[in-house]
Amino acid sequence: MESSHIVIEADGLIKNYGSFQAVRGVNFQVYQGEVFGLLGPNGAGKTTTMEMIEGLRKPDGGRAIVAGYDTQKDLGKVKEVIGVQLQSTSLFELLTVEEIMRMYASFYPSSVPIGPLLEDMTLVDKRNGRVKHLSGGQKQRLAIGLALLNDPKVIFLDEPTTGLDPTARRTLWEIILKLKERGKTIVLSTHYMEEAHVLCDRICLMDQGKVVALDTPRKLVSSLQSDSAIEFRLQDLAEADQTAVLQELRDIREVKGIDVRKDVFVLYTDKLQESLIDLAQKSAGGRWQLADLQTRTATLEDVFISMTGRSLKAE
Ligand SMILES: Nc1ncnc2c1ncn2[C@@H]1O[C@H](COP(=O)(O)OP(=O)(O)OP(=O)(O)O)[C@@H](O)[C@H]1O
Repeated sequence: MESSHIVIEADGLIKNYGSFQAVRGVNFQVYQGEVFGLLGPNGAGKTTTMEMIEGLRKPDGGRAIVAGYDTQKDLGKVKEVIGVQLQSTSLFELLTVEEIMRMYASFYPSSVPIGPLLEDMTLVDKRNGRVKHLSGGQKQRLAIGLALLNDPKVIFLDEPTTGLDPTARRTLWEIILKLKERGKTIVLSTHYMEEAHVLCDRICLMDQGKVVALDTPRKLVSSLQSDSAIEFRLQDLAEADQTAVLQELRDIREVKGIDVRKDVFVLYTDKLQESLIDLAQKSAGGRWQLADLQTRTATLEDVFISMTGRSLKAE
């Protein structure tokens, strides 16, 4: 990718909260027109990283460049080209959708027409409804609409679908993909791997303030060198027996890796059939009670576990 296509550069970003370092030297580049995902568990440092890029938080080290401007030195210029989705909880509840749009539009020297924006956000029929009567998904769409009023080149969405039901989540996904079609660059944080997989051109996996991997979803998953996972529990397995069982599992044909979380075992394999047959034969001896057996293709969650030893999901 040529440097002229780089819209955001995070260059060694560091943020300390007292003696705690929340962001520990984050580097990445975001290209024009892509949906760039920051994916990581709660507390990984996604929000802090985004806020440093948006100029809302001052880095303790490193710098962020947006559209060629340093967010510390040229914040005014940066603000002209970015749109930031505010948390919907901070919206004025008593205003109507149209009133809040007009109010936010008045903050900018120029803004896009409100009618088409309401259509894009599928909020036309809520135009005269008060914000406090909107559903969670509608509030999120309004928050995104407000971030688009100044026709920004770069849009920041911080966990836009957290807490939404599956239908509302999918409606938001469609809106985000339409924005991408129109050439917007989107930086999105999420802790939903499925969301990252569906929406993002590239994903920056973050954990404990650091970037642990950055690539397209497909390449991240193929970095596991196994395309399938066999997941199961072993019932009534004494902790002392786990080491012996692990040794036996390692001997299963074509198994490339094993993860264990509590009593859940995951075997990674390229040859599902061979591995399954061996697993079934071993369990036929009766010493193990296989439960909840399922097979699936490897996911970003598996990538995260193999890189960090921990799950993306809250424990
Ligand atoms: N103002 C603050 N003061 C002290 N610690 C903070 C502050 N803001 C965030 N932190 C801590 O910094 C770490 C990173 O937080 P951050 O919100 O950036 O993570 P995140 O990946 O966005 O997580 P989440 O998904 O929960 O929002 C967390 O451990 C958090 O508790």
